[in-house]
Amino acid sequence: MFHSGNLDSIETSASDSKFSIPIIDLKDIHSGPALHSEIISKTRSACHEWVFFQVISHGIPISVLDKMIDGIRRFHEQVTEASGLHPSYLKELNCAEGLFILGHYYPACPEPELTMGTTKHTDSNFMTLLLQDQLGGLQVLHQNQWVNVPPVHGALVVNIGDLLQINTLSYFCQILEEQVRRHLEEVRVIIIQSTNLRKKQALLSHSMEAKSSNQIKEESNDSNYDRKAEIKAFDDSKTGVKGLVDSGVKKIPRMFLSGIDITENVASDSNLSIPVIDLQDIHNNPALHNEVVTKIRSACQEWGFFQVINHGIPISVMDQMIDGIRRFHEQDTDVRKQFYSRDLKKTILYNSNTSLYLDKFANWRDSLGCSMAPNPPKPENLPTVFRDIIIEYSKEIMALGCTIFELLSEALGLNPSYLKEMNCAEGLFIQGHYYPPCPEPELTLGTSKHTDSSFMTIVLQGQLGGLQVLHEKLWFNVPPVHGALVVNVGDILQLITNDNFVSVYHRVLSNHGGPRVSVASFFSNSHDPAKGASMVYSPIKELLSEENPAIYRDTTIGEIMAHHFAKGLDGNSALQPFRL
Ligand SMILES: O=C(O)CCC(=O)C(=O)O
Ligand SMILES: [Fe+2]
Repeated sequence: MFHSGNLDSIETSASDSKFSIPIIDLKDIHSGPALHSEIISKTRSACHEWVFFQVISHGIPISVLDKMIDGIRRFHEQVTEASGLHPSYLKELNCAEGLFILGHYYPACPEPELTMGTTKHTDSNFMTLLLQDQLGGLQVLHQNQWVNVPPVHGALVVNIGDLLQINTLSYFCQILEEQVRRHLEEVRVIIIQSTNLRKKQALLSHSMEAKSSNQIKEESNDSNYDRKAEIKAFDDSKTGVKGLVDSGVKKIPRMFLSGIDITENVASDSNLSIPVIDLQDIHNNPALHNEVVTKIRSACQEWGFFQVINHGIPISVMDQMIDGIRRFHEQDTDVRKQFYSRDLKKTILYNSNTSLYLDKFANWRDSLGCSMAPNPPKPENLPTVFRDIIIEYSKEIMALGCTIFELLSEALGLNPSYLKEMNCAEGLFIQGHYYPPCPEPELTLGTSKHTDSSFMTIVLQGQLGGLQVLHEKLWFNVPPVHGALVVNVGDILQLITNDNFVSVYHRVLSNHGGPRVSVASFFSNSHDPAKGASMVYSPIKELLSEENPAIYRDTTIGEIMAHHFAKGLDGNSALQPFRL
């Protein structure tokens, strides 16, 4: 079971020993601006070229590092029961908020060329600090070659994780891969310290929607349950929740259990619902136009959501789009599997649960995402089942998006082109969700409670319903209206409007019936790595006054999205860290 199979044939190792990850000296970093800037620029280029670097003179005494290595070694070498420690002891060892420490022990291996110490992977957190002992073995994939990370006594290895790369620093190095190989026959120890908030949350969840601590205890005490293995097997099937349903499951697998009572806090007043706004004739009739602007203003202030009808997109185009997405998810598994990936650099991405490995529970949903602007995929690369319709739908939705940004600008008292000039409609990411029929819909969710980290989202939902919006602490259904599109304010619009418009929580229930198909179009600029992620946003100056001062600091979309992913579904506003 430890045979890795093709160690030698898969990748080449770098023979140039001068080729090595940068070592950055932090000595005197606080002594003056010149040295500080020099270190910053070395760090920038290390992140850009390598994603990995080592730091020395970092202030942590070498004796502490040595003791830590020794402690981990001693822990693994004693008999666990005799130590009186629970096997999950190290997992629960949290030295600081959001810090997860993992101590690896690589026993001497009789046939190191046949297995691996740690398989090739990237880290799914923000950043990892790695303390390795003096044996070596850690390798980093750089320009298609495996480069050794030589042990430097007293040094810590720093590695940028997926979240930081994908969201904040997507202009940094596009290749982020690390491999630890077990080459040597001695014992070696690596300690990984990482700022992964999620793992801690999974262990000690205090969140509004988390399972009760008793449930968590029960789960962690159930030694037969291997959640990671369950998730991995599911992901490896590459056929998503649809694949589970096709295999005939009658009960939902444990990884989908939410622990949430979906009947709690549901609004009973069926007369109150998100506003439906008619866009008919707004370009020809100034009175109607002004009426619509007023309605949009109050919808964005009170609900953060509204539906639009008579918006100009032919119903046939909408129906065909829903159909194209359904066809994609229902086509032959072998064809579907070819698109299955978690590589967020891909412009066409099919998978189940975007953050499957981070979330507390998986959603009963598969998704297919296409980045349609500013750099759409080549038509021939689009899946044939929806190739033509997604191109047509994108054009229509982009035009409607621009019209709505004009109306939103006016609703804020600004020039109609104001938001567009802030690049709000530059990036368009279209996601086609497929919610298969669920055998136990009360035990899971189609989409967990979240806000969107876009400027604005336009959702085309099918006729099955299930979308709910949190309004005054109650969940309101968004009833399907044939021909209507649902529009919602995203986090970044809330920030630039200084909370005038609100980005509100919403979720999707799963359903016995179905499948439910929806198409979400996210307007943002962050899908252009060169410009989007680093562009600075702050509350619009024209909206500020002495009575209404800025409540947010300058920030970038990348920063907002990175926080959004890291904080998870904890019931707190995604914008909290950016408040002044
Ligand atoms: O499926 C839906 O109706 C909504 C999906 C959603 O909220 C999202 O993709 O952000
Ligand atoms: Fe959403």
